[in-house]
Amino acid sequence: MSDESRPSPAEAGPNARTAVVIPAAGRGVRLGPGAPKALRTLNGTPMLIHAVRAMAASRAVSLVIVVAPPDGTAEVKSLLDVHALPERTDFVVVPGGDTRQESVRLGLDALPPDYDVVLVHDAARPLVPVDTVDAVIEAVRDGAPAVVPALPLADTVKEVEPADRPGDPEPVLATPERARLRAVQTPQGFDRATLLRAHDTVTGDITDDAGMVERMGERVVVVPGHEEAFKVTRPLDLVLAEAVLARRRLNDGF
Ligand SMILES: Nc1ccn([C@@H]2O[C@H](COP(=O)(O)OP(=O)(O)OP(=O)(O)O)[C@@H](O)[C@H]2O)c(=O)n1
Ligand SMILES: C[C@](O)(CO)[C@H](O)COP(=O)(O)O
Repeated sequence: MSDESRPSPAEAGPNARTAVVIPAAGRGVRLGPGAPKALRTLNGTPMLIHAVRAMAASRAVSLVIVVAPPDGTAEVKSLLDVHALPERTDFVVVPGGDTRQESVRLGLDALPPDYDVVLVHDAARPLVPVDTVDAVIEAVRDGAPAVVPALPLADTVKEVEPADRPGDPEPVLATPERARLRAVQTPQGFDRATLLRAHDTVTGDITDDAGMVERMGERVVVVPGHEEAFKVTRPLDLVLAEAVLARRRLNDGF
């Protein structure tokens, strides 16, 4: 899958073409019973469509590859057909796998050769503002092989010895220095060759794509994330997402 022969995004400069892979194949177990998470609605529109629009809002993005629930590719294709999306953007839908990592890999298998910058964005982060998307793309175009948007933590974090049974007390092992910690969001941005090499060579339980690049010993940088780029994971996150959309409607004056 790797292709080292193309110019790097920094060499390609403003001509660097950007594609986004959106893993959307998760079930959303933590959200509770219902349709696959990406197909559940926020303000009447599927979460996936919000996420697709958030990516296509960037003028730099010309291709979006949606990794759909394996039993939902036809439904995702028809959602992309019926919702208004920018004409400058192409859309491809592929079926996903059993894990996020596998789903991203299946999305990358559909990446055409003429894209230099690749973003990976969770469908479960439907409200990321376009400025955050553009900041990630710009950092990759400026030469960073891997870029993650992230925020400082509001809570103090403890490292524990995980309990065997949920709810049992857990011994605290350490309190990492909070000022050095960041909560990582998406879209994460990569130069194509780096991301493909990571998915070709790194295995194991790693929860984000930048973590795979770190595992290869390569440089990953953080740019400022955004509080509206939070991940819809549990039922309370749906309430917050609806509130953010209501605030946007109010600010837009309708
Ligand atoms: N097999 C999987 C698992 C997850 N994802 C995607 O990865 C993103 C982040 O995953 P997460 O929020 O954990 O979603 P779920 O796996 O659906 O959530 P849960 O663990 O609660 O089931 C989501 O956009 C999800 O659709 C995916 O494409 N394929
Ligand atoms: C990629 C990610 O959103 C970065 O915070 C996160 O790691 C996904 O984790 P999940 O457990 O698959 O939701």
